[in-house]
Amino acid sequence: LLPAPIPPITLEEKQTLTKLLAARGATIQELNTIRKALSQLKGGGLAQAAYPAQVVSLILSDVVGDPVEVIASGPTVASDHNVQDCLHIFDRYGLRAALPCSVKTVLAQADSDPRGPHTCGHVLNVIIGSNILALAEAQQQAEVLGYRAVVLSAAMQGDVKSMAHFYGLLAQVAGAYLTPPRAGASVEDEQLHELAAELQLPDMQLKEVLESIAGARGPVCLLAGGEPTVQLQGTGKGGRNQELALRVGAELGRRTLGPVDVLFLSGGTDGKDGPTEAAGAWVMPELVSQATTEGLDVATFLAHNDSHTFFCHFQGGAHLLYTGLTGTNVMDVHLLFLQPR
Ligand SMILES: Nc1ncnc2c1ncn2[C@@H]1O[C@H](COP(=O)(O)OP(=O)(O)OP(=O)(O)O)[C@@H](O)[C@H]1O
Ligand SMILES: O=C(O)[C@H](O)CO
Repeated sequence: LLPAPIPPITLEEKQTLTKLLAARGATIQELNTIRKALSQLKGGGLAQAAYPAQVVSLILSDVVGDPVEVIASGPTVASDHNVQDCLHIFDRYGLRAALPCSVKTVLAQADSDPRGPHTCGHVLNVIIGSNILALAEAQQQAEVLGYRAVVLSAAMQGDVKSMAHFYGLLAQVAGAYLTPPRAGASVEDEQLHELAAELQLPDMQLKEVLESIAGARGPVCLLAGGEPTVQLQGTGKGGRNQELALRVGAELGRRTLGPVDVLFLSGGTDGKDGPTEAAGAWVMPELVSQATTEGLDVATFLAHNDSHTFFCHFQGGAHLLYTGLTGTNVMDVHLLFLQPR
């Protein structure tokens, strides 16, 4: 929404490069390192343009960890990246050879820019909205509805396949904690901790969370938030949240969940998941078997990144979450509901 490519880079060139990086699974940190290097306003450029006026920047964070220099590519935050960082990113995603001459020109100039990075001493950056706030509000609503609600993390990130595997495992382990007698730590417990480490989930106290729900007799809601990455292979229609939900549905169908009803929902807080009108979707363990009776093969839809098409067909679209555009964007919210039978 704030494009100002450094001439001679055109907006189309910048858009093409960004789309190529996103489709190849670049993280938002990598994407915005590139955007900053190619922009007059990002990476502190907007604050520079306002100098010497005092600047107060009110920020809605849609990046894990709320790093102000990455959010919207930090228009009011001095950039701490250099040309080498950009070249490494282009090499990592095989794009160096395809760079337009205009991008090479701008990067070469940046290296020798006598001005150095923008100064932002005249700026106050304030985060006024974040995933943590959204999860806290959702937790409060869940408690009002009678759930034991526990927030796991606002830092869910990594590949969507690994994240779906984590939630499938979490449902199995949490379900076992809800339906005693528990015979101590299980193999799944260890797998869960290994996967949490693999997803680099810094603020998740899994052991404490699981023990806190062990005594629950009623329904439980585990909340988490963040943003998985999807490496697009197919040409289907979908979004991070719908793909995560469909993959979790497949995982739940493969697991022994015991006498517990399970439901998983993933939704984008901006109300729009990928290029679709849905905000996300919700699934239950029976999804794959029910889809099969409708002649829908989940694995095929996933192979084509076609989660939206799947959910449009499955049970007449009843599992799609529509909220309309919310006017904010603090990443995605993941809800795992468990109800002992
Ligand atoms: N067919 C698809 N299946 C799964 N994920 C997809 C598909 N098409 C796009 N995506 C993912 O959707 C994301 C882009 O959608 P969206 O605009 O909702 O993201 P966003 O992070 O909310 O963007 P912004 O924060 O700029 O609004 C990308 O991460 C992309 O990998
Ligand atoms: O706009 C962007 O750069 C992403 O949404 C991260 O803030």
